[in-house]
Amino acid sequence: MSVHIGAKKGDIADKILLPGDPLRAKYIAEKFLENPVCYNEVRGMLGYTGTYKGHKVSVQGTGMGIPSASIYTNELIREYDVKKLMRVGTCGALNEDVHVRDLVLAQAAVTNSAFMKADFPNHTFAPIADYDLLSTAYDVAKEKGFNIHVGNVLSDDSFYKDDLSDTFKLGKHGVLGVEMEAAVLYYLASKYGVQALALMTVSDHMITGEETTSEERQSTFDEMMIVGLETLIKE
Ligand SMILES: O=P(O)(O)O[C@H]1O[C@H](CO)[C@@H](O)[C@H]1O
Ligand SMILES: O=c1cc[nH]c(=O)[nH]1
Repeated sequence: MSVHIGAKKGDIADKILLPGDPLRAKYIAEKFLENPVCYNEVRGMLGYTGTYKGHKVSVQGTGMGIPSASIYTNELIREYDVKKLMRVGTCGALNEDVHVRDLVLAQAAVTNSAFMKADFPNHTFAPIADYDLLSTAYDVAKEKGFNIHVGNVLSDDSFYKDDLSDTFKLGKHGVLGVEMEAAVLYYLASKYGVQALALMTVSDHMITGEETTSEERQSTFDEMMIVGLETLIKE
């Protein structure tokens, strides 16, 4: 057991889906995995392992924001030898061509978080997706006819902001959406030499104001889960 995950070594697959919301982890396990076993309830941050089309796969909630996601990502890689990590999250759209319920693949992630500065105070590290996972996920989504966009995202340290001018300016620089974890997932994957990808469903639109319900964020968005699982099991 690690500090925040109550599983034994071997209880967690080397391929994992990472939703922010632990109840989305439960939804994915119950709807998509065969024989799911809950390996973690510590802090209510649910984690499950089961099989998908014969492959052992896990799904673990990470909580919201970079500090929480970094704890789970660190422990999964360092204590449980997870090798392929795929975030399945939600984001707000920052581009008029990206619509609510569309999929966004984060090719890279801008961040206003200082976490990388702790390791590299004199550099601006560019957190990028694993190319093989990115290309596979894109192909899976296209084959299935899902609406998918690939590009930069913003991993923001704040959900509630008084001033959104920088957020909208980033949108004008091609950033497709805002979420809160992709950058740390990519940074830790590069640090430890494992593969990571962040896939988001657009849950709300920052420009048009269109939204989904909190119930829908917790327990639907099946297109994203299918792309995530199919990508993880392809070698
Ligand atoms: O739906 P999840 O995966 O939690 O992702 C997004 O939703 C949360 C904010 O509501 C943040 O964690 C953000 O990244
Ligand atoms: O971080 C997030 C997630 C979804 N929608 C947003 O506007 N921000």
